[in-house]
Amino acid sequence: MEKKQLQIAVGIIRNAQQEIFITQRAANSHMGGFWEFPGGKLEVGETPVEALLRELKEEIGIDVINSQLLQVVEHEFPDRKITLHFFLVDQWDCQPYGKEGQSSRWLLQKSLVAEEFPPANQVIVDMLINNVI
Ligand SMILES: Nc1nc2c([nH]c(=O)n2[C@H]2C[C@H](O)[C@@H](COP(=O)(O)OP(=O)(O)OP(=O)(O)O)O2)c(=O)[nH]1
Ligand SMILES: [Mg+2]
Repeated sequence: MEKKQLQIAVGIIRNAQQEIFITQRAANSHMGGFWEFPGGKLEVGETPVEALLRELKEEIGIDVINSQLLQVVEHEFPDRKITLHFFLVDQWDCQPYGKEGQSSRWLLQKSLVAEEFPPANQVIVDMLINNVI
């Protein structure tokens, strides 16, 4: 069978104190239990930035004002291939919260732990920890 190919848009939401807002994936989902940058799958006809705006409204209740694409990463799992579009979000309206009941927290960028995120996030989390971005 052909592998599923998924395009994902995620937001690295960073405030002026260099803290990042992260959420925990539902236990019964793909990569359940790992911490993530909020986001999700592009719908048919959507651009990555359109999906970013929609997903961040749906999942954490914010309106993105400013974002920039940082990196695009491909990752292959046994059952699927994903392309992650990582956006830095540094301006938004409303306070982010786990709108779907998911756990969430603000964490200093340098205190992120790469192993707590899915494998496709390793490079970007390392860059954040080392202040490259
Ligand atoms: N949101 C998010 N997904 C990630 C990250 N890293 C990573 O490998 N993934 C993977 C897990 C999933 O296979 C996929 C994202 O799917 P998702 O479950 O968030 O999609 P969605 O919000 O559209 O959810 P659904 O409507 O399908 O339930 O990307 C990340 O940092 N954030
Ligand atoms: Mg999601």
